[in-house]
Amino acid sequence: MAALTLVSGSVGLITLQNPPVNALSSAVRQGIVDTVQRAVSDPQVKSVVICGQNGVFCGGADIKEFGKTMLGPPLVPMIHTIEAADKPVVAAIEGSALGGGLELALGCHYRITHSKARLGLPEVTLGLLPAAGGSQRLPRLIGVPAALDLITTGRHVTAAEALKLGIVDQVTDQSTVEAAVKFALSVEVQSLTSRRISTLPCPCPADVDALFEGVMQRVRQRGRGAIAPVACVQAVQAAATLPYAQGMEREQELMATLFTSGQARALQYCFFSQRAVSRWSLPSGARWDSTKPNPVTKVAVIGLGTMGRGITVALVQAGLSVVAVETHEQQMMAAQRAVSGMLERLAQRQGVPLALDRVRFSTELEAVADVQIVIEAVFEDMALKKQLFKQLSSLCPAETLLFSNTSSLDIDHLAAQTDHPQQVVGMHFFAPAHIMKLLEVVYGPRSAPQAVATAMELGKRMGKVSVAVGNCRGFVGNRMLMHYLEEALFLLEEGSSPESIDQALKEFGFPMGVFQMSDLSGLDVGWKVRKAQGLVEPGQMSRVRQGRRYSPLGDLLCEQGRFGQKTGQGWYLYDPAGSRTPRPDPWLQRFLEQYRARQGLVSRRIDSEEVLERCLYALINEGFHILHEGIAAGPEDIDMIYVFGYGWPRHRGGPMFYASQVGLARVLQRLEHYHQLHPDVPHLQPSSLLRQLVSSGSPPIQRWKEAIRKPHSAL
Ligand SMILES: CC/C=C/CC(=O)SCCNC(=O)CCNC(=O)[C@H](O)C(C)(C)COP(=O)(O)OP(=O)(O)OC[C@H]1O[C@@H](n2cnc3c(N)ncnc32)[C@H](O)[C@@H]1OP(=O)(O)O
Repeated sequence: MAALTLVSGSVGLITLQNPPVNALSSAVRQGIVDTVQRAVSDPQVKSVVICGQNGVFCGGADIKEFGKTMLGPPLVPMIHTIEAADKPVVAAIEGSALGGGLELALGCHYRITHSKARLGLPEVTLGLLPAAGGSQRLPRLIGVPAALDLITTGRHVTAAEALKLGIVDQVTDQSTVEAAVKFALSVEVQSLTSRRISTLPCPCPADVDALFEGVMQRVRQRGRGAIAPVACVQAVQAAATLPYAQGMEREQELMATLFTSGQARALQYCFFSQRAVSRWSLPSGARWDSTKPNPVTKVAVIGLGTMGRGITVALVQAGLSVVAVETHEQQMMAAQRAVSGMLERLAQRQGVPLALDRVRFSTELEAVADVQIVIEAVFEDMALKKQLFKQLSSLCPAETLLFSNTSSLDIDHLAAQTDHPQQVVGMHFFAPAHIMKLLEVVYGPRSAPQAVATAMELGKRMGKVSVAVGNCRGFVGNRMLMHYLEEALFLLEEGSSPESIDQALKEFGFPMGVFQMSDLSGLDVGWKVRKAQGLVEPGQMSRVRQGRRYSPLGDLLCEQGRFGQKTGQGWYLYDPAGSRTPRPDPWLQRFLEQYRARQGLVSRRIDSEEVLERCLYALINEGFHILHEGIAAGPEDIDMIYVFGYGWPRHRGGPMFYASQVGLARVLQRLEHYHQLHPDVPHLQPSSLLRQLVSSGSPPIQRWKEAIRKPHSAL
């Protein structure tokens, strides 16, 4: 769908019409081909302007059409026709010109952009490359280094940066279409020879080979096994070294491999899942589209440890006024210095004014009396939190929402301390809270829909991916993680090492392995939780606790004061204490050998396949339990929690998507196999939902919801 109208006597104005982002669906491509042909052959038309409806130029190819039979004209010849036109074609860019949208604009002879527009080639984030000539035209227009940066990262640039780079010819604050029409009138008689980007030579720096080598090394390292960034570098290399026509052939060849890859499917699934999780619903039937969030301007944060400081920064960055409370004067002063420093650095990096005046620090709990939301971030101790919620309930007006940043404690118990339990919701941030994108919004049976809606909206304002989940021990992320950690410990007992387990997980695509991650978080954190659960028996080596297999290895390390990075020793050595580089520890190797000998365990060689299967399938199996219980509304919710909060490689789509790619029957069969070998490990016993899905023919992930109960809270 595209409409052609004649404006200013001689300008053919083509408007793309496919809300909300004018994606290049088959109908839009057909519309463009038809209208361009009509404009070119109309003697009254002397120049053409292409714009998008509703303030958006074009969000690129229609991702919803990927994987379906291709209908309508393909993008490459369509863009060639525009570039080859003998009348000037001007792109009028408002809102976004992304992916195929920017490639379309690069096929035009001129580009006029609104100052608020964003441009980019984000195909790599969908497991693809800009294969409508983008990888060949952009380097010719702006040079190889800048094109490599944009194409391999997929980052969006502002209009100002696009102008500086030479992507656009003019930026306007006024009506973009009017500016483009005026511009088109001014160039109607000018030669187009130098305006067809595909005919230009590709400007290369002298050390271009070294540049490609360096970039390739970086994208391989950063990509953790992702294939699209590598193909992007190869495509730009073709632009730099081959004539345009041959470069295009290479672009198509590389795209053919990417387009049908599992990684592209995973990344596109992530694109839609990230948007789907914002459409939450509660067991009561309340939904995102029928519940209005409360207006929020002022929020209090109580407890200014690492989490509280990060939350304060995230709130200030979202433009909110914050009352930051820490009851001890000295700790409050330290927090004030730390928060100010973080805000200063962020303001400097982002080139925005410092917003220190939006935070008020206080040692008085009473300072929270006039805020709309209180976020509690005190030490993870149930008694302390209960007491605080009781105090807040009497201090704050009835309409104040009380959110807890607990990572594992029961939200319902906290709600029960207050006179208005419907106002209580969990808001589980991930450290560092001002950087990590994930927010688990935990609702209990009594949480009001409006409280949930307000927490979800607040998360959105802070730029988070917020996922609403029911209340249970560890919520979704940590509940699944527990079994992943346990399996890693069991593998150590059976003969593996922290290094080989971490290596297997890093090769899978995690930024760090399980032991490195535990050292970073602090081994004492889990120790404290296990103590509270009555699992820790100091000095004891028994490997069965509360009727199931248990590994005391973590406890034994903690008893020696080995808490991870902060103490210089954990599963690895860190020299000096606090350094981030793990080194294998000969002491640990001896300790493990002695431990196995005392336990009568015969060490065996464990390959990376077993490491991955046991750690990942244990985690995935818990994911099926969570779905079955309705704690998470769908597999997308779990997957987004893992991608945005736990470093699960995005190109593998999240644990549940990964299970669907491996094949549910295979996951079931391996879990059965391991459970037979380890009958004392209940988390290896396949979930009934997994069995049910396999027996109903392993439907695609989009249809799992049909087999799942409505979401609810388990506690
Ligand atoms: C033949 C292969 C060729 C490939 C080349 C390509 O062009 S690949 C596609 C490259 N384009 C992109 O990656 C852009 C993706 N879109 C965005 O980044 C953003 O949507 C936006 C354009 C910046 C707009 O952001 P905003 O926050 O305003 O809105 P939403 O993200 O919530 O999107 C609104 C709805 O539109 C859907 N949508 C967005 N882009 C596309 C698209 N390219 N194709 C299909 N659908 C798209 C999005 O899913 C939202 O839909 P809902 O149903 O409301 O969730």
